[in-house]
Amino acid sequence: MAEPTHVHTKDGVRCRSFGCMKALSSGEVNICSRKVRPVVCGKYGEICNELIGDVSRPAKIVPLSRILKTSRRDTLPNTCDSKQTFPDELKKTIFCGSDAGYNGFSNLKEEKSAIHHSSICNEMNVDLSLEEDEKMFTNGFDEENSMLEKKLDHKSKKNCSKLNRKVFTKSKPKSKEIRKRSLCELTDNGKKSTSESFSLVKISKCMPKMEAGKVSKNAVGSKQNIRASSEVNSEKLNPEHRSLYVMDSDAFCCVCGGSNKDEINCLIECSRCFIKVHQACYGVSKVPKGHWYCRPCRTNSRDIVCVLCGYGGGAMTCALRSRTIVKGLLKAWNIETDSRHKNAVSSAQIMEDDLNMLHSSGPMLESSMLPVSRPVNTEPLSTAAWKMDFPNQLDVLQKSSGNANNVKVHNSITAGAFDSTVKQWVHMVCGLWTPGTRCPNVDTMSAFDVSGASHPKANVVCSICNRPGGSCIQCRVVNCSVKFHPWCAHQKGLLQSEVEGAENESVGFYGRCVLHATHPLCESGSDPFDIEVVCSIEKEFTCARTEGYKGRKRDGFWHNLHGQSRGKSACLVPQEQLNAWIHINGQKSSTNGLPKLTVSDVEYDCRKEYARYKQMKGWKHLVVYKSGIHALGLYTSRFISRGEMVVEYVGEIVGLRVADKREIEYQSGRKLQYKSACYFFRIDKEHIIDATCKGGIARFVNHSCLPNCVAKVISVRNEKKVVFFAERDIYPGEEITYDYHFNHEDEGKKIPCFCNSKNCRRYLN
Ligand SMILES: C[S@@+](CC[C@H](N)C(=O)[O-])C[C@H]1O[C@@H](n2cnc3c(N)ncnc32)[C@H](O)[C@@H]1O
Repeated sequence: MAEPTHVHTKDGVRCRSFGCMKALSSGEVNICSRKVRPVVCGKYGEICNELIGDVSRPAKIVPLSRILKTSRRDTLPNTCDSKQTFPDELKKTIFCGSDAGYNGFSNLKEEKSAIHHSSICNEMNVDLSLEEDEKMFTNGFDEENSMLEKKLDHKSKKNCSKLNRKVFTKSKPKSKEIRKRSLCELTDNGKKSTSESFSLVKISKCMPKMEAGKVSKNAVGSKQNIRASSEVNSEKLNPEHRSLYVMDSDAFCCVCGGSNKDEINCLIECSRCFIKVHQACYGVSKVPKGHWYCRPCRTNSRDIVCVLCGYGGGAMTCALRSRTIVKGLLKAWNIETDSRHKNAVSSAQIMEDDLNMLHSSGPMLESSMLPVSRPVNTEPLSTAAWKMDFPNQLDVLQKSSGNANNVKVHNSITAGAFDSTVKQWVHMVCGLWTPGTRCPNVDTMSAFDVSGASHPKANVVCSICNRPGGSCIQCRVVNCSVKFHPWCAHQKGLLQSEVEGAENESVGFYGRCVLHATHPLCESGSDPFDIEVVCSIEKEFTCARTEGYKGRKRDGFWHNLHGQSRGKSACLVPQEQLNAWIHINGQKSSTNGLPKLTVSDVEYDCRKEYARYKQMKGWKHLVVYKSGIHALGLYTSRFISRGEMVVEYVGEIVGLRVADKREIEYQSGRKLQYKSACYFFRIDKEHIIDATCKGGIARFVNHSCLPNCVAKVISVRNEKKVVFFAERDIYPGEEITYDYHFNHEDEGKKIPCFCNSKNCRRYLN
């Protein structure tokens, strides 16, 4: 299992290396010290940075309903002077929301008139959104935001007067709010919270398919009401139109992950890339007759990736003011954007070639069959997966080429680096869940202003995809600073949105890290230690060094009352002693361990154990006590499940030379303890943890040829840590042991082993 190493000091003092351990799994837990919640707060759908005001304030997007309440008080004038009627901050949303006027009349009950007015409302909305999108796409993105805002202002007034005209000429107050598009509805405001995470299965079902959307009127397994509403819908639709609506009860929205459908918030499917979204989640007030296309498909956009995470696929909308964020992302990926000036022509050619290569790598849809060309999210799995791995690809290619001009990856971000007119895109999910983004029009949701999003930092690594760059959010659990891309969390079903506030007036967007999603109980615990980034488990061997025990006198050591441990659960500690430990540690039951982990859990991610250990103060039940093996040993006073992290080996981290020097000092010094035992643990080729003078309790862990623990090295914010995990269940009163894996020595001083296990190798070396 281990590859032993051997260290010699200059003056001949033997330093044996032992304890070579191999990492069991890879992956990472990204835990950072900053306690910033992934919250969104602000007014009328403006998603503000959490740094504004009170950081602990809950996430807040004031939804349309609240704005509409304001409009109830204020929106009956014949004129449409927003400045007079509404606070500046509210006017856009109020007037852009074509239902604003209707909500001034929300008390009457005629269903018929409501439906009638809904269609008026929808017509206007669709006019607005289509017109708005079209204009926006024809404009460059430099002044996109201000242009958009101006347009919105202008249109607001236009629509408002249109609206008012219609409302007043028809004089039919509406019985219910016909709103399809507010963020509020993403979470079914007023009905229930959707704080549950959406499962991976569900989310993956939302991923684009190359098959046409299913129309199954009699879908089995869905809730009755869903089926009923689907049927109502399908009945109203002509066959062609019907294909836009997703009747499949197993279909889920790409944005919220929900499968619920109702008359005013249908689940619709892009006729080209087949993504499915709720109307409310994508800002579609009215589904056009015939085919419906998502924004990238409508605008012929190819190879698009999200400016906030760098990944393609899913439901996307326009990204406004994305220059800085894109720059940050490219920087994190080591792409020199300036190099474009040097060789723009050849770069464009290379990219064109790459594009061709890319498209030829998978079956393309017949262009004649499609009204628009194919975006990234319609690509076959292999290509899409290749793109998902984009940062890595870039990395590799960057390293091999060392020049951005040779980058063999084409997407909207790299293309944007060469050509500022290239449109940039953002996942709806990233736009909603990333703090600091802003949705200028929460009704159409046609764009997100991403200029306020936290800038991608090269040193921040997503704990899920392991990639640097991209805007990450932080686990919502207090004291947990694990970071991840919202998109990656979405794929794993780790995102939540919740209706909040006394009157359900706001929506919070959150995410939980894998650990807290699977162990919600950990939420209550607080971590006194500042857990930082557990980047990855090093796949290198590690070893501790020791001179070995010289005294080897068993006299004076306490011996096992029931015989030496044979690697089983023999208790070496008298019951009274054990009781005392349990009493001191305040444990009611000595078998009160953490919930048992399955083998797959253990293998799945042992890094999360580190975070859990820290959070649960896993060291509290460990006791230093006289050992039957050597001098003092480390014992547990409670049951430890297989796979649990037991203890961390803490000490001073020193270089090889210092370690060698110290070793000589310890050997020639006066302290018998330092002479007879070595407290070095080698982390890698250059570094050693010296726990001789300063160290934690793990320094007392003795060697056994049949150990109950295994040591591993993990990296915490680029700092390597040595941690011991239980290899099997460990019972209260058992000594904690691991295999030192000393180098075997035929000659020289052999160190007898006193572990007494049945398979004892008799010597440590
Ligand atoms: C890190 S210390 C372990 C704690 C030590 N028992 C103490 O009281 O400080 C490592 C030293 O313990 C001794 N040791 C550990 N396991 C042993 C074993 N199975 N047989 C003999 N000596 C052992 C060796 O001398 C080794 O250098």
